[in-house]
Amino acid sequence: AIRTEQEIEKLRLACQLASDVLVMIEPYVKEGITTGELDRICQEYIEKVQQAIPACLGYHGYPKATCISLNEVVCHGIPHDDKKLKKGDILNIDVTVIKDGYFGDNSKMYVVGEPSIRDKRLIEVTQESLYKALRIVKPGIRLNQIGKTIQQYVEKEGFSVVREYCGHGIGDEFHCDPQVLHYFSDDGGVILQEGMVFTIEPMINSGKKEVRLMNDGWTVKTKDRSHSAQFEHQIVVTKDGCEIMTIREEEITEGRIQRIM
Ligand SMILES: CCc1ccsc1-c1ccc(O)c(O)c1
Ligand SMILES: [Mn+2]
Ligand SMILES: [Mn+2]
Repeated sequence: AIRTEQEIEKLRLACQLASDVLVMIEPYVKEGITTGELDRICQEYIEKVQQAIPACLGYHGYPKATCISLNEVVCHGIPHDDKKLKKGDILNIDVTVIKDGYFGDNSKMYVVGEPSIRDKRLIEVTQESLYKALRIVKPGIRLNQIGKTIQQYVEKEGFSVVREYCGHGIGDEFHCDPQVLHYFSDDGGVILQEGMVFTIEPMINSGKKEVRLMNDGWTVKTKDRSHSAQFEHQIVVTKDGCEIMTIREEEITEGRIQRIM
């Protein structure tokens, strides 16, 4: 869908809120806290402070406000009061909020204490694969250039790209066209146009690409139990590039990407 300027303004606000949650929760991500507690802190903040709605809560029956995916969990990790963080854990927190009818969807990785060398590299490569994709987005390119860019870089670095989950169009609904694959494929020739709003959210495994769905019907783990990382941004395609609507101050300061690319 091509979004109007008015819709894009509402999407900007929802995305600002979604990124604020990821910044707010960071100081709480410490050894000993449970993922259930982290989820409650996020939900309180979204509902009470932001006066917004956590989009995941009740979505297809999902029971919590956020997804918190630890170590070998690829995505859709369900927060739990028995799941205590321990030194060396790596985790993705995925937050989607609804504000004034429009969605903001983003996620990032956190580490507890010092990660292993391999996990540190996995996280770096995952974030850089998202950044490399963001740098090529502009009207007129084939949608499948995004997946090609991510897959090429990730596999050169010795990691693998999860196939089963993709980025997605987003607006006044959580998921819509286009489907944004994180690997190279025939996309039926979709060309990016100014005003398109979608997420790019690569899930990258340290070992092999295969994943398994757990019996809870939600939790997805790597088949070989290697660790997995994910970063997600929501963007709008602009006249000559893109605007990263969920960008955080920490990323601007670090300097590898800017809000307007
Ligand atoms: C838990 C929310 C959910 C349920 C089925 S798919 C899904 C989900 C989770 C994170 C996302 O970024 C997303 O686009 C969808
Ligand atoms: Mn998300
Ligand atoms: Mn998403």
